[in-house]
Amino acid sequence: MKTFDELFAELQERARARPAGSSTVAALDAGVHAQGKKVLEEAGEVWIAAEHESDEQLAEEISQLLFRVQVIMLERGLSPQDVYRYL
Ligand SMILES: N=c1c2ncn([C@@H]3O[C@H](COP(=O)(O)OP(=O)(O)OP(=O)(O)O)[C@@H](O)[C@H]3O)c2ncn1[C@@H]1O[C@H](COP(=O)(O)O)[C@@H](O)[C@H]1O
Repeated sequence: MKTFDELFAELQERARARPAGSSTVAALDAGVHAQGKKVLEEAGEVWIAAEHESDEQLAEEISQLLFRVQVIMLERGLSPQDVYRYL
């Protein structure tokens, strides 16, 4: 279990250390354009899950969307605080 902030700190560390086999490193290397498409894909899967799938499946899709959003944040150098100021 981890919070949004804890996941972000973990992804920052992956970006710094670049361990082999990291999904974060692969996503960062794919670039903003590719991650933008993943955000749209995961958002669509959240929508479908919200209408047709179980709570557990919906929660998993939302977690994947949050991961992709965090990768975009990392690519652009945004911190969670940059986002929270608009909440
Ligand atoms: N929460 C996630 C997470 N959500 C989604 N994904 C990635 O997204 C993939 C699932 O997306 P898709 O359904 O689109 O599957 P896919 O099309 O097969 O994926 P791709 O081929 O496009 O990568 C997974 O296989 C992961 O690569 C994630 N990868 C990592 N995390 C967490 O991020 C942290 C760092 O992970 P690593 O960088 O892998 O160490 C850890 O806490 C992980 O649990």
